[in-house]
Amino acid sequence: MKILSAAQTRAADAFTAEQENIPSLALMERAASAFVGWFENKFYTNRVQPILIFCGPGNNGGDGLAIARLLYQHHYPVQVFILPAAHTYAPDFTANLQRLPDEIIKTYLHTKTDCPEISDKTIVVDALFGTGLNRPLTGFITELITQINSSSATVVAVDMPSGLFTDAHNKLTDCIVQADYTLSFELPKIAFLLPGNARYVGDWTIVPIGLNAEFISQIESPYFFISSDIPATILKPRPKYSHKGTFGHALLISGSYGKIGATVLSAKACLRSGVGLLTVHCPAAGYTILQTAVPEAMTLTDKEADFISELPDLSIYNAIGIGPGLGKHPATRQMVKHLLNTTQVPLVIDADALNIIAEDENLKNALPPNSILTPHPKEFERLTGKAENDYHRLDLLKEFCQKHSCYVVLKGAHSCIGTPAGAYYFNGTGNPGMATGGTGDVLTGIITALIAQQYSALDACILGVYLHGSAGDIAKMEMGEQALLASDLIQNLGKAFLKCSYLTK
Ligand SMILES: NC(=O)C1=CN([C@@H]2O[C@H](COP(=O)(O)OP(=O)(O)OC[C@H]3O[C@@H](n4cnc5c(N)ncnc54)[C@H](OP(=O)(O)O)[C@@H]3O)[C@@H](O)[C@H]2O)[C@H](O)CC1
Ligand SMILES: [K+]
Repeated sequence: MKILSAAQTRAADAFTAEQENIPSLALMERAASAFVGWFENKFYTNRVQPILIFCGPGNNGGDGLAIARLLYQHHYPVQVFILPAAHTYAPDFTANLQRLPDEIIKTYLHTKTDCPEISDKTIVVDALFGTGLNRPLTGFITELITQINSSSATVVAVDMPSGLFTDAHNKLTDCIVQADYTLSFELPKIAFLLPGNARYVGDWTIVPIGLNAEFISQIESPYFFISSDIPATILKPRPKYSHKGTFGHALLISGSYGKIGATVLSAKACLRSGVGLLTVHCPAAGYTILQTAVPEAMTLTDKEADFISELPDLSIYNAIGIGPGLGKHPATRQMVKHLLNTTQVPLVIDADALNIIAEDENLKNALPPNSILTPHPKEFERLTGKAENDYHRLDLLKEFCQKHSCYVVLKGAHSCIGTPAGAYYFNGTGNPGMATGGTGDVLTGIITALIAQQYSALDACILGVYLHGSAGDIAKMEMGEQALLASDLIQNLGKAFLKCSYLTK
């Protein structure tokens, strides 16, 4: 799914209205009824809590007025509060104001004294500003928003939490509605996918309003959201007359004393992701553990008992994953250096292998083209330096991928894949239960297996993060978030593949 900027959303909006002969007022009605459909589902028994709908002067406010009318028709107790317009109200706002039933109490807010009491039993619908916000909020509006934020009311934002820019950085001092829920139209917004905005956006949902699909498909955007649509086109069926050689031979270089568990997790995930053959190169101390815990993998041991100091013959492998549980022993550093200086085979690089590379600019420059790096934010910071904010981090991601011709999977709630071509793919699966040790090792195993099976680097990253998160979501359905372990992801990888393959049909 493509992610559009605010300006592109406006263009899609205008194109749909013009080309499909749908008046913008009808589009607003669609948006409002989509909102109300979702709202009724969420708060369906509740016709008692007062619903305070705050409307700004633009089309977001127009949505708010249409929502007020529809909720009133569904017998919800709504009240409307309207901001003064600096210049004029948007035409569709005015049209919806005229259509507002007289029975709905409406109040114009000129000063703070006009603002209502917001009790904790209230539902606030924030329709002050949406994608048309063009500067930080100031003056009286900030007092109103502060009052909303300091109340215990349930806050539902229409399209965007007011004050939050769709696709640009907000300062920490900016006044922004802190929504519990954001119901947004047609496509996710970049702002929803950045960790710093989680407290404003809350739990967000997208509802389609029928913007022109052809137009959207032709707009150029570097931003994509990975929902089931993209992975379903990537996943390849296993041909009938195939054998283990068809699905590649992966090598996993992993482990040090006390961290052989990471190797076990990564190896199991690799095997559960369809690789034909897997060889693990680990410290000698890992031999019995691996042969017992993962009998399907072949094990090569290092001459050192507790860390890896040497490389096996690499010539027979078509994918190499390195990093889980590796440690940073000086001999291990030398091994990583030797690997980067001798192979041109793209690598899947995680954990301490990333930390070793981060400490030496020459190693970064020696990354084989099309390698895949899978850092968490702290590891990413070691590679690129500190980001000033979430948008700056995206710039650093792009620069790094372009400079080193590599793919970076920046792990997080919405893991973001950066590409050498400057695109960003944000993952839509996964849950906070996955924020636990070992889940990164599992991802390395999955992506290494996909590379071994000849998926391109980008496809392996997309499919890998999607399946990884999907396995986590399936595990969550059975056991919730707190008890979830990295091993549970491996247990559920089969179901995640199945779910994805059903979508390809
Ligand atoms: N395609 C869709 O998704 C649809 C979206 N709809 C809804 O429309 C809004 C976008 O509407 P728009 O009118 O473009 O913008 P807003 O309502 O968000 O805000 C514009 C008005 O706000 C003023 N403004 C902007 N920034 C500030 C500020 N910091 N302080 C005060 N006022 C501000 C601006 O006035 P100017 O002073 O800049 O002239 C405008 O008056 C979208 O989010 C959806 O909710 C449609 O309903 C259907 C299709
Ligand atoms: K809003």
